[in-house]
Amino acid sequence: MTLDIKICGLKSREAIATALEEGASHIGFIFFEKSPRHLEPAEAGLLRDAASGKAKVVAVTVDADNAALDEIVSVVRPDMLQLHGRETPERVEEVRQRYNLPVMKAFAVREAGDLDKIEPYKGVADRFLFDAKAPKGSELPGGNGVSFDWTLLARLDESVDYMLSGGLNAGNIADALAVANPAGLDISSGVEDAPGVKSQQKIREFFRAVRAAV
Ligand SMILES: O=C(O)c1ccccc1N[C@@H]1O[C@H](COP(=O)(O)O)[C@@H](O)[C@H]1O
Repeated sequence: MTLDIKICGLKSREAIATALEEGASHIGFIFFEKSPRHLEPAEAGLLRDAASGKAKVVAVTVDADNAALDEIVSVVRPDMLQLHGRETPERVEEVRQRYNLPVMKAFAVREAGDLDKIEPYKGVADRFLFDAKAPKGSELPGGNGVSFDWTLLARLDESVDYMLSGGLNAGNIADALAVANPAGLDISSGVEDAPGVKSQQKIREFFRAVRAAV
């Protein structure tokens, strides 16, 4: 089984190097000012070259307008855009066409009906990302370290290509993979010592746990 693994919210060369050494298929940069993982496009542009030819670079945005995306795409040269806000199917299509890049659309899941929301995005988004709903009071739509009930994913059609995220860590990934069948995993706070501070040790432990589970 080949499982994509995206380490998200990277901000340092050291953490990127560890993720790549361990075999990350994707690395994610966050462009959302309220996040402790936020980077300016110029900062991410300097970091992204480490991944060239090794992993796909994903730019994570939240309801970003064209001006913001224009800058991110030209400076960071991402391989994929992750839309983690309330983007409509029409907006997803517009973004795909404008930048000629694959788009991963994030959905917040708490109950079965939340998965029905992907219907109008089928054939529009290149990949789906299922994350937990943000806890009350959080200003972040993702990166909250909160899981959802993975058994809900059993109702998905097998053809749905998705990454699983939300509160994943070395301690729970075996359980997650026992009930869900994602094409990829996406993790941020589960490999951190503090919000926005990646732990090289936790990154290694996460990959070790995934390898043991698949
Ligand atoms: O990580 C953030 O700060 C963030 C901010 C805005 C949108 C998305 C964000 N992160 C995404 O959340 C999940 C990972 O969450 P977790 O910390 O592992 O629970 C992942 O999809 C990130 O891209």
